Amino acid sequence: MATLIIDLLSKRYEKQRWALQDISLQLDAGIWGLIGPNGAGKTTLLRILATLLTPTRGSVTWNGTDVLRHPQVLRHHLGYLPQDFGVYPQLTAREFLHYIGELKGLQTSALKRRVDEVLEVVHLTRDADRRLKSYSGGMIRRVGIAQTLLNDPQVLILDEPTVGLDPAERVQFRETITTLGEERIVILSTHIISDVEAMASDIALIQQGQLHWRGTPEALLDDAASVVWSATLNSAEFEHIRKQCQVSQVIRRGALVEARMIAPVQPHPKAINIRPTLEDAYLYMQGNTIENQELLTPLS
Ligand SMILES: Nc1ncnc2c1ncn2[C@@H]1O[C@H](COP(=O)(O)OP(=O)(O)OP(=O)(O)O)[C@@H](O)[C@H]1O
Repeated sequence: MATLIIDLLSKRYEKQRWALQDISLQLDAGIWGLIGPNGAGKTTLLRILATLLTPTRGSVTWNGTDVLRHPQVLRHHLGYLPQDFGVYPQLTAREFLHYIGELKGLQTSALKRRVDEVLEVVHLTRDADRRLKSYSGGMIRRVGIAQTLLNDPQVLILDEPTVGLDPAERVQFRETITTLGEERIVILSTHIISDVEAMASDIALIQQGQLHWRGTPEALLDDAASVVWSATLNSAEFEHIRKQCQVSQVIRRGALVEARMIAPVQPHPKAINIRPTLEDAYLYMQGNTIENQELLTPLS
């Protein structure tokens, strides 16, 4: 089975602080949700894995080959959807994919069939001959996925792929990615925790350039099992509680507030323990700062 091993990977941009520090991960087939706050280092990690950026230290190994020395070995098996993916609006989807396929050096004889196949995978066959300027944001994202698939990659790197999608497009996108993740390594960087919940088999939480937590979504939920609370409070009680603990959701009901809170102990006598969502668990884990390592699940 294909394996990507990241070992003690670090990146320092010129004269700046470390954007990534000693990240180690072993990735096998499945969907990896890469999560973390703005500026955590996710894009830096993805760009290194996409062989577009050289790390300051550390190594990346693809099936035993040192990727930093031989980037072309991984590039051959790589599909990358950058955060700022753009298209040529005057081209149709089919023309655009042909063009990208030619740039990727795919054989012209096989390319026509391959373009048809990837259009099918992303459900764009019917719209393939429309100009891209008439596509919605979600359709453009699907073209973005299609171009990553032209070379039948074993590693798929997707940076914020669902930004700007409407709910229906998001559902379709999730289905496409879930299918692709069955036999590939898919690395999906996102701020949208519901996407991780819907698709990811594993999670890596990056914070301040470090790997803060990693495990399955179920393990993340387990770690937050007893720290999420709900209470219906009046305004004064709510104002008090919001200074005491992290509030993950607020629903106003007339003069009352239904609050969802994250706290290691009961934050208010009215609060009852409830099951965490992945969003709660993520907020809890994020709240556990790197300086507070004893609270974290040990990294295996
Ligand atoms: N080219 C660069 N030169 C200098 N510093 C950079 C450069 N690119 C990123 N950084 C810094 O490195 C850190 C990590 O940035 P990065 O874009 O990898 O984070 P991110 O987790 O992808 O953030 P976001 O979720 O906002 O996209 C940030 O402090 C950022 O300002």
